[in-house]
Amino acid sequence: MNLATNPAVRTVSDRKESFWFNGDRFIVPTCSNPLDPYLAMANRQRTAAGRPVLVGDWTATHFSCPCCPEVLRRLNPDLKVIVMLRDPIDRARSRFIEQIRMQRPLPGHGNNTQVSFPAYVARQLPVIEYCLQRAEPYAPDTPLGLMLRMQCHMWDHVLGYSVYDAFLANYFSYFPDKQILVSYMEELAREPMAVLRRIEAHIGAPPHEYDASRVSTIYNSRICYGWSCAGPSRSNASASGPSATAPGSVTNTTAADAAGAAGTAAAASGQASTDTAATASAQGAAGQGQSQAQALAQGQVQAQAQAQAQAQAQAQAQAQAQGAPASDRGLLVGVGAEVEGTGAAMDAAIQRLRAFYRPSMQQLFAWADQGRIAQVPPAWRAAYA
Ligand SMILES: Nc1ncnc2c1ncn2[C@@H]1O[C@H](COP(=O)(O)OS(=O)(=O)O)[C@@H](OP(=O)(O)O)[C@H]1O
Repeated sequence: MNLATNPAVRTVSDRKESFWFNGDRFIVPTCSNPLDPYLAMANRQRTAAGRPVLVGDWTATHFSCPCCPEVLRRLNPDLKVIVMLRDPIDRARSRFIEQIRMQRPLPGHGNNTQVSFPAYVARQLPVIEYCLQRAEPYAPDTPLGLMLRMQCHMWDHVLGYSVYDAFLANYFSYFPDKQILVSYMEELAREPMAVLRRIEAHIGAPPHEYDASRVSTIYNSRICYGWSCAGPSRSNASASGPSATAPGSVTNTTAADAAGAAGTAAAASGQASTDTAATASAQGAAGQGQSQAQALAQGQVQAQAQAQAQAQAQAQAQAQAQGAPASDRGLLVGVGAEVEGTGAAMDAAIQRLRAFYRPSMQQLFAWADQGRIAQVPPAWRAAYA
């Protein structure tokens, strides 16, 4: 969302995500909302800007939405798509913790949030695998085969949304490769400016002098969800423990700053009335080089939980003092090490997930080798070899 501070770029709605096509609750998306109001929103942004601007939409939910690329192509066949991917296990863990902290229902668990990540994996993975087994007779490279695979993955937004190749293949079937920029959160964490420059070049926006402190700020982290508190990015966080964000340095931002949040992919497009942009993303970022899962497996869970609890308390107190709305005061429910997962159970869950994601990751590696997408972070090759 730093991109939205570029005067040449605007978001289609006044919020970060429009949720126009598939909503933010996990119904089966049909993309059936009428397009005219969406186009009208885009035109309002252009009129308000009073100059030619690129209008974009930012969300993690378009990527795993099977009907989205079709409707987006109808909106604008020249659309520029940006996909931001993260190590699939780190993404799944981030999502899992987010759901628990925000007390949102987990797939297959009703309202039960008393579940650890390893227990979640043990219960859900077989269900997805069974679904995939049933879909096997349909060749995966046919539209029906791909649709069935996506169906198996999309109902579990914790684990299934990390099966990137299925959702990316769907976008590839609606847009030429050159209109899809695949980027990696590991890179964003390490060199946010370089990633922003690549995105600007992709969408055709002039380079902008971004506010350096915003560029290196992480919003919506597991330390504090919502937009009222944020911490330094992994690229300049002080090494104050295994938690990438130093607890002492959590800062508050105003609601207006929400538009500057990074961490979700964005896309923007050209300028005609049907040019409205859309986005696909996979949530989150990983630490540099070593995945969080590995770090946890090395026994750092306890310290991390402590650091997070400290940061959470501080951030929430600050947000409350500033009168931020309750929904914006950061995470709501603390998550202990037992929920995050530890020890042998966690190791086993990670191993299972590595095996589960391997074929999908291998497909990404092949696309990277063919030059269809940017080279993947080297750590991925080692983890999913
Ligand atoms: N700039 C930057 N660098 C590194 N990491 C970042 C950055 N911005 C967001 N994040 C991490 O991304 C996770 C939240 O992703 P999203 O904002 O896309 O979430 S959401 O889909 O909009 O809910 C969340 O991950 P976890 O903290 O692991 O849960 C954020 O910490």
